[in-house]
Amino acid sequence: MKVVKFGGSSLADGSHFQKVIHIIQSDVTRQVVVVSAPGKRFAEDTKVTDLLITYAQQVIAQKPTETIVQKISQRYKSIGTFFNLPARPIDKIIKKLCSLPDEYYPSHAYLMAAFKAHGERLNAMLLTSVLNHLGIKARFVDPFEAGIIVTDNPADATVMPETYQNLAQLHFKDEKLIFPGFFGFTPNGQIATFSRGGSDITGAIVARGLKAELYENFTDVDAIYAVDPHIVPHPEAIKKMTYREMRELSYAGFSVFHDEAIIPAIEGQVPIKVKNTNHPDLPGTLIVPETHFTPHHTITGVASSERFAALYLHRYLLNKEVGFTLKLLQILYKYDVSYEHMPSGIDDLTIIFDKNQLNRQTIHEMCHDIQNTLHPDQLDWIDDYAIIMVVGEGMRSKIGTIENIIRPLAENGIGVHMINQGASRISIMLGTKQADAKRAVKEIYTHFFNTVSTERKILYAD
Ligand SMILES: Nc1ncnc2c1ncn2[C@@H]1O[C@H](COP(=O)(O)OP(=O)(O)O)[C@@H](O)[C@H]1O
Ligand SMILES: N[C@@H](CC(=O)OP(=O)(O)O)C(=O)O
Repeated sequence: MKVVKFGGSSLADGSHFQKVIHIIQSDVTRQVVVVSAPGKRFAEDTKVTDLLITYAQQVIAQKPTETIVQKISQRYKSIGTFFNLPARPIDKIIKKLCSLPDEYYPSHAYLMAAFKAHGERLNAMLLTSVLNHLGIKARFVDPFEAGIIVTDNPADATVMPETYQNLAQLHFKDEKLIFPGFFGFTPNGQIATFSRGGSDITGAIVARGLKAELYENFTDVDAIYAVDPHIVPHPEAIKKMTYREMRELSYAGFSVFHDEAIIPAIEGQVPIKVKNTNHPDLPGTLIVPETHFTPHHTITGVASSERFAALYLHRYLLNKEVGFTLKLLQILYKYDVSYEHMPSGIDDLTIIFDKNQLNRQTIHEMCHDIQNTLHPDQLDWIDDYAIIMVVGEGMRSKIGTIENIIRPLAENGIGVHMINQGASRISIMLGTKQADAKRAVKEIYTHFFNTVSTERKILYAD
């Protein structure tokens, strides 16, 4: 049995729904389907999730909601019309959408989570109705019924372990199960969503819970490329990669697959295949455990992300001071802030943060606290910080990789503020100014994939 997840780009309108139905029908083992909310139909379009955020904001601000409800309804209605769906199932979806403000929510954050989640919930109901209307046996499975239990972080939940025992109880035979992605229920019964793009996570959770042989993730690109196609046009496609390569690359900017979605797949040892809904016959990219992988080249991919900021601390004899880092971490804990990386020198330390969890006031108060408690000689908050991640299982057995990464940057006048190689030795992380990040990615990619390409092309032949 396979779990198949379709992203918002694959479910944006009726004609995409038709492709999805064809994919589901073309393989009997594609029995469990996870859906996102309808995504963008064209570049300037708005995702249904974003329309729902506006709807929630207007409810919170007690502003009129007719226009936004109309806009959202229209997205679902037009898909129903495409399939000549009878009025009843569509009316049910619209009724649910309109009644969202009447439900009880313990806070505005939970209200926002529930509104956002309905993009997927209503879409899964719609797909189920369309399949039944076409004579295909399908059942909508609500995450509440399936027991997808998540932590009580309304917009950034993580799955709780009992979910897997609950999913294992789910019985199904000759029908397709249609799950909405992106959300689960807290132990108190409230809807909480994963972070944005989190339907990938639901797909992985369901694949692990139901012990799927494969988790197929359908999107709008033919494969995962060695670099974001927005940075380098027509890059090389990755045929096969490991879980940890994918985790590092999606963490650092490959938005095609959510970085947290790798974890349930690793835990359940479920291989993942990323494929294109518009070209389902192409092979896509296979993501497998390290034990099923022999690296044929040094670098698998290069990613960059500009969502970071850094705190630089300098104090002489830092290396001899017992408890410095402990006190620092206690301050971060006090402000409920996690750190991403902490490269250090003899007398200095840089702490790299994900900016999404910080606001101006927290930064100001936290830095003030650090200054007063730890008395560093120098404390600099660096807002202009980007991370470049160069990833490849093949790096471990290759000498001189760092030189090949740094040289093209030096030749093009790109300054590097930080270099960090993890203990796994499958990735090298660089810190640059945000304005340099995309250029740096392009130069590194070009160097490895074009300049050093003879080696790659020969080895890539298999
Ligand atoms: N390395 C990469 N390989 C392929 N696509 C990438 C990469 N990095 C970023 N992307 C982007 O990810 C997009 C697919 O992710 P997303 O929009 O979340 O899809 P979906 O709607 O299917 O969930 C692609 O259209 C592409 O622009
Ligand atoms: N719809 C949600 C969750 C999701 O995974 O969407 P997509 O598959 O379009 O990335 C979002 O926009 O964040």
